[in-house]
Amino acid sequence: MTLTPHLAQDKAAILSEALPYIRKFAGKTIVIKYGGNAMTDDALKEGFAKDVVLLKLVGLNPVVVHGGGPQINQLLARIGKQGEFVQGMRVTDSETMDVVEMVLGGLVNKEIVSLINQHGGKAVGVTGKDGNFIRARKMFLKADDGEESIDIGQVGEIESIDPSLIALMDTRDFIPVIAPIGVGHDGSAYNINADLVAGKLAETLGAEKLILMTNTEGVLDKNGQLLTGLTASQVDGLFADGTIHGGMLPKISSALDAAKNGVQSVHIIDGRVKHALLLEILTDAGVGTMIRAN
Ligand SMILES: Nc1ncnc2c1ncn2[C@@H]1O[C@H](COP(=O)(O)OP(=O)(O)O)[C@@H](O)[C@H]1O
Ligand SMILES: CC(=O)N[C@@H](CCC(=O)OP(=O)(O)O)C(=O)O
Repeated sequence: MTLTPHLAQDKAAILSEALPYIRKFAGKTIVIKYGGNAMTDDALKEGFAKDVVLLKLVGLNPVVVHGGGPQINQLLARIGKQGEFVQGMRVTDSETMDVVEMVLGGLVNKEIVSLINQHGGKAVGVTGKDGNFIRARKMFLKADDGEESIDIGQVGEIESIDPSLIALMDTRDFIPVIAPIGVGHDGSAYNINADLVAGKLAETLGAEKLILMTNTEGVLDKNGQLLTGLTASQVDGLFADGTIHGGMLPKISSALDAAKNGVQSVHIIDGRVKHALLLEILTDAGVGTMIRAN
């Protein structure tokens, strides 16, 4: 393709815009949550894999945590089961847990690993069972009265994350690709919301950035307008009046916790935009919603 001198200069300007960001983030850990809803299109998946490889090559340490909610629903439908959610969490009986492990630990994880590797990266896929690195215990949800607890089966909350497995991969330039499955002290598997794993992992690794990629422009207000920045007190209001609901609930909770616990910048961005990751990390263009502790 031949570019006009004007277009060529525009491209060069964009490349050069990346320089201060590359210097700022060199050697820093960036946790990227790749939501199942942002994985629908083959071209987008390929763009994501290329972006991760590029970030690694210019000296950042990307750590990928993926979801796969819609992909789990598809496999459940094939065995005649319908996915059921309470407060954004999947009700997980033992048959559903088998499907969750197959889809998250198997199909989705290995697809991302192989896409990254096809583009020159060295991705390694793990679940929290590997090296027992994500310890979990059974989660109970609070009912509206704040008193009663709701049992949603084999859903886990994170007890602890051991950062040494990820650190070890980093010493040899491997890119970790993590499925959100935790392990109990008795060896049982727990289904954990991927946003919660990404947030806690970003805190544990002392990440510079947490980026949650989803299928909306970011957090939207009641009129569907993008909120480019949100603080903890604004979030409380949006929870209370129902503007934030469903899958956005764990996402925002996790984003806020990470911001409060030392992660420098936390963003919810639109994974349907090609190269959204590069735009967010390496250019001046602000995309999505930035979450601040105060
Ligand atoms: N205020 C809000 N702004 C944007 N999205 C919202 C909001 N409240 C609820 N949502 C829902 O949250 C969804 C994103 O969460 P989720 O479906 O769990 O995605 P992912 O698979 O990326 O984690 C959006 O598609 C939207 O339906
Ligand atoms: C407990 C719980 O809800 N677990 C999620 C794990 C996958 C996930 O979080 O996927 P997305 O990021 O694509 O939504 C689930 O079973 O769907």
